[in-house]
Amino acid sequence: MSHSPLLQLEHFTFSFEEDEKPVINDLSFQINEGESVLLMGASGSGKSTLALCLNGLYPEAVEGISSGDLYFRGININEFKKGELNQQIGIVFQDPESQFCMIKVEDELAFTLENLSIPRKEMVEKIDHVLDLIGMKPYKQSKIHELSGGQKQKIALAAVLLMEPKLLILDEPTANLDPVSSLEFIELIGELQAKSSMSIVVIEHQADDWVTLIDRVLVLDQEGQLTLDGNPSDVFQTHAEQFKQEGLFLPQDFSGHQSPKQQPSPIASTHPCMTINHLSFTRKNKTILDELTFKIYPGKLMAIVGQNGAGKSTLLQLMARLLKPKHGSITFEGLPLHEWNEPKLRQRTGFVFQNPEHQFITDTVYDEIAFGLRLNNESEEKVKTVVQQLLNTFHLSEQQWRNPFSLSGGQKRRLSVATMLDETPDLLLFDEPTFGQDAYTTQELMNMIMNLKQKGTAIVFVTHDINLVDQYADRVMVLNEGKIAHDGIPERLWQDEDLLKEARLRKPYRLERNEVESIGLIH
Ligand SMILES: Nc1ncnc2c1ncn2[C@@H]1O[C@H](COP(=O)(O)OP(=O)(O)OP(=O)(O)O)[C@@H](O)[C@H]1O
Ligand SMILES: Nc1ncnc2c1ncn2[C@@H]1O[C@H](COP(=O)(O)OP(=O)(O)OP(=O)(O)O)[C@@H](O)[C@H]1O
Repeated sequence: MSHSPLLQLEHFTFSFEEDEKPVINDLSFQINEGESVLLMGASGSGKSTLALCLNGLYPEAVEGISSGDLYFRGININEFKKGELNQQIGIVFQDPESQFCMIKVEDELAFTLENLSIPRKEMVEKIDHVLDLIGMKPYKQSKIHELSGGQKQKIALAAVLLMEPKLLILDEPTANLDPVSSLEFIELIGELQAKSSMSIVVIEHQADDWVTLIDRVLVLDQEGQLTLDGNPSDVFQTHAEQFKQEGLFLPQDFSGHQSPKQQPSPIASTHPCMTINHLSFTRKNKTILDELTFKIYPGKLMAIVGQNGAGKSTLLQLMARLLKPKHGSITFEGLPLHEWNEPKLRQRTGFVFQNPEHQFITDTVYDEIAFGLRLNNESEEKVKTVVQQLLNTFHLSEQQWRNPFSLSGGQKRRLSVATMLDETPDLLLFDEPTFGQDAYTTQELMNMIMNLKQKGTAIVFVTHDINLVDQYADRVMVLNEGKIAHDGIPERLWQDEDLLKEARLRKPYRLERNEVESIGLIH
């Protein structure tokens, strides 16, 4: 790694509005050529905003206000032509969907190369190479909107890699990837960096798997100021207390203690609230779900896991009646799901989408939470009380009059969950409930969910976070090749090495760590 600066910030400050407090606050630091930097900070601390400032999209794209200076290879970024800098500094966004312009995978990648004026002949080769690199070659002709969340994330990375950037910014790049793909992704970034001397900035809440690849950790505080800057052992060991006080996940190699595990409660002690019988679903003659039969019980938490594209979101959408089964039946509280009257069903069930934006229907955070209550004809007084309570719990009070689409990734996720919690429903379905949260907000979210569980709500969540499953689930279902490959307590799944491998899962960290220790890799 050379020590010549690639990017340099001098008292850089940014705000969205003239009279608002800055989101990025007086930052002075540099990123060197070839350096790998982990950027951390609580949800809403300004990480994504900083990323967009670094590649020159902000302040212009949002008419924000900035002061101080930002240099790329010694040249002030104001001197670059529009669009010039974002070829050198590529970002893979938190929400990959926002990044696409074309319908098909191949066209999307060709579009990137056209913008770089690459001759047509070379395009095919470059596209094949990059798809191979990320294991997505079979999807070259696929339509992007028909890909699963994790598959979209990989295409977003491919498009940025084609630009061969000098700095690659990855904004929570693995949150949508299954546990094995996530590890492979990190290895891939490591290999690419070794070959190209590209610098990397990774924004990530749970950094465990990145630690070995990272030279340096930067931590932003709630005021958007740089509060820690050092090598990983300096930040995670010497300053562990301060780091934790910011509400952040300390990588488990440094934390030394294991998360307390909730005892799974026995299943089938009561009547099921939902019964799924021989459920099948196909898309364009492709079987996605094949003859699934299972039951959901009140007051229990079931996690659904499986590799990218396994059909987890599809199953959840069927259970929420957003899709119609091709074969088989779903019964909710004794009545076939399709016979339920819509308002009643929405009152008694809640569904949180994988992408929170798919859920937003009003112009303010306040109205978004109030929407369900108003639909139930609650008085404005009651609406106000409940909304204020939820705003407080989810740390969204400051943002209550903002447009939901302008929130940070983590704030959007919290809002999408809050809108489902205005009452105590019988069944809650979550697609990645804790996606994009820091340690503190993850804990708060899970406390809310466990509270509802205690009151008897049946909880079903889809997740790639194995540690979350280990810690909270009474039961875990593995979807693999359209079938239920496991349905039982998490502990039993962790013992099934063959299935873990086949379904691209990993063991929770506490077990992986024990194994590494027992063969003497950690001292
Ligand atoms: N377009 C916008 N207008 C006004 N405020 C905004 C806008 N975009 C983001 N913000 C606010 O700026 C702050 C920083 O947001 P940012 O997305 O940078 O946070 P983050 O650290 O990436 O958070 P997370 O971990 O939740 O993704 C948040 O409080 C957010 O609500
Ligand atoms: N609208 C659609 N049209 C056609 N195929 C689709 C559509 N949506 C998803 N698929 C395909 O259905 C399969 C299952 O997708 P689903 O989103 O349910 O997977 P998943 O297990 O939730 O994946 P991930 O973990 O990546 O989010 C995938 O192969 C995907 O490509």
